[in-house]
Amino acid sequence: MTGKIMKGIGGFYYVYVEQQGLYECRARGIFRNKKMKPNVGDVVDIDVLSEEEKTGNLVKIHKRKNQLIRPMASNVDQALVIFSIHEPEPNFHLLNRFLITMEQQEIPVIICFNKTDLSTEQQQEQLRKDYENSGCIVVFQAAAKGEGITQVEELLRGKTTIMAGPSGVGKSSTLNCISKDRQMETGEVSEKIKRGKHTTRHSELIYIGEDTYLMDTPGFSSLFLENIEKEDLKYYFPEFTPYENTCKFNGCCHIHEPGCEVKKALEEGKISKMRYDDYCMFYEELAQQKKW
Ligand SMILES: Nc1nc2c(ncn2[C@@H]2O[C@H](COP(=O)(O)OP(=O)(O)OP(=O)(O)O)[C@@H](O)[C@H]2O)c(=O)[nH]1
Ligand SMILES: [Zn+2]
Repeated sequence: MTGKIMKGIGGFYYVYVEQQGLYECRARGIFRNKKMKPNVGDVVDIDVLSEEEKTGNLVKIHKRKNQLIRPMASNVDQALVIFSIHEPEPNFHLLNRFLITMEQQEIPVIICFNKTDLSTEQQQEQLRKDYENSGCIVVFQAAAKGEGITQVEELLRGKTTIMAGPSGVGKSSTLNCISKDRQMETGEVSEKIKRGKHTTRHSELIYIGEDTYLMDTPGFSSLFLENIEKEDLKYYFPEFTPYENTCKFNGCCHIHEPGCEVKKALEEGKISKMRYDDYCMFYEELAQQKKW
């Protein structure tokens, strides 16, 4: 049978097989010899040992589409990052850092601004404008009221998505909305839907529906930029791309150079000042890193 590794704890891997359920599996010695460590998100073949006890052995790991380091996961199609518009106020530095780390790993991002009920139309318009050319899909919702959830569900369908976001923004509320209709059918899997409130959470996939999985990722507070040369930072801001080859100087970093088209676009309001300011801040941060 073929399934997906939902979580790994203490040498056991929990493999979900659609229509069949969750199997507790051990990895056979061959993986250890090959130095291949099974990952959450891996598509695997299992041999069932006992159908009553739902136990089995991992016998094969299918070729990975990708392998994320932060968080540790395989075959991730996209990221859903949730921020609330209010309570707590969005930390844009954190969001912009997150977008860079995802861009580095070539993971498309959906930005979901939650708690629209606490915000005005203008605030939403500003957020939409700030991120319209960031390369991300931007959606708005009020999870507590179930508003805007269907668009999120549609974006998740058929994909494996990692979910991230600071504390208190509404991740659990979103998850509850999304999985509400399905708790009946998925039976034991619905048990897994309850998010742990413990500090040491393991990365774990949740089955949402056919071919649709969501990973609730622990840890978000510190997003240290690494493995980026300051000269390359501009490539992580897709809104700069249209101007990339039009600046006066080759290799323009869009900060102090004269004849910079990015700065011109900024002045004309075509690039978000908030995003640009963070670009400058991160650039300086990377420049300082190099000196140590
Ligand atoms: N006004 C309003 N409140 C919301 C909305 N969604 C969630 N909340 C509230 O925000 C608080 C935090 O929501 P959670 O879903 O627990 O947030 P979380 O991101 O899972 O938080 P952590 O578990 O700390 O990571 C709760 O009191 C929710 O009721 C919303 O759309 N509008
Ligand atoms: Zn420039």
